[in-house]
Amino acid sequence: MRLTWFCAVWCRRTDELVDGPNADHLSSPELDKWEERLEDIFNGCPYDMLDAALTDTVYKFPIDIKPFRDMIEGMRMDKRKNRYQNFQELYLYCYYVAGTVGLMSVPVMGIAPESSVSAQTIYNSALYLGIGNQLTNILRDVGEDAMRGRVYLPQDELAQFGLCDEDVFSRKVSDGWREFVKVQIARARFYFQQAEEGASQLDRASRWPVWSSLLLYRKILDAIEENDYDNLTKRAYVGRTRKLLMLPLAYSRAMSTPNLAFQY
Ligand SMILES: Nc1ncnc2c1ncn2[C@@H]1O[C@H](COP(=O)(O)OP(=O)(O)OP(=O)(O)O)[C@@H](O)[C@H]1O
Ligand SMILES: CC(C)=CCC/C(C)=C/CC/C(C)=C/CC/C(C)=C/COP(=O)(O)OP(=O)(O)O
Ligand SMILES: [Mn+2]
Repeated sequence: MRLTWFCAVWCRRTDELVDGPNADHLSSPELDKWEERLEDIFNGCPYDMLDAALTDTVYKFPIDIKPFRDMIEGMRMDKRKNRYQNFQELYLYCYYVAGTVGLMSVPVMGIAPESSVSAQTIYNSALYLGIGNQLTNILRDVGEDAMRGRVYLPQDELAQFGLCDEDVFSRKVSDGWREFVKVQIARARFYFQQAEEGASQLDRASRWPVWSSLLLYRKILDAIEENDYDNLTKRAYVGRTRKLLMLPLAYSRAMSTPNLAFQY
């Protein structure tokens, strides 16, 4: 797992370009420079120690540069776009900024030799874990993102529940808001459920951390429900004790002999 850490560090540094203290001053030439630095990493000419660690990982595992490029495209999208007309647009954003993390991780985590499921199916599961995480992250951070004038919720679905941006900014938790959030939570859970199928196809050593992250992050959705769907004034949070209590369950899910050939 240490080796996926170097991918995660690169992702965190990339995320910080848009999320971090200097985000407002970030220009597209800087993102272009970050992409050139990425190419240097893959060409064996890293810029600094952290880049060198990723170069080492890239040379050890069959990692493709495309998910990394796509994450940078996600940062460009996040800079120019702060509204999403429908789920199709939001899905593309989630793919760019989080689905890519899953795709980067699989070659390093490895697929169980005994798995008889196609690699494509496993990569799709990895992508769906990223999508589920990002959809959860968006639902957890609705209030925080609104403070920055950003609404990562499908506008057409808000309208179906009689809602609009003003309801988000006014932080009014109406019955319509609760029904809207229930639909969003159900969809996020759908993607986590898709990810479960692939989590047990990974190398044995990778399954527990992935199952832990899957179960723990999905718990944030339960926390939003426990807050009576008030993610406008409250930040859903999974406490340390609950996270710790999930670890043995994650272990048992990871070690249970998976059905390595999906029943179609
Ligand atoms: N429950 C969780 N399970 C797995 N990963 C998590 C979880 N919560 C956060 N993370 C990961 O940790 C990193 C930081 O997340 P975040 O800023 O939400 O921290 P937090 O601990 O959840 O919340 P807080 O800022 O209130 O401490 C992110 O990469 C996120 O994916
Ligand atoms: C399931 C299979 C086969 C493999 C696992 C594939 C993996 C490891 C997927 C990981 C996906 C992942 C953790 C994506 C990160 C998504 C995410 C929401 C990060 C959020 O980071 P924060 O910094 O908390 O978000 P903010 O930017 O909102 O602060
Ligand atoms: Mn962030």
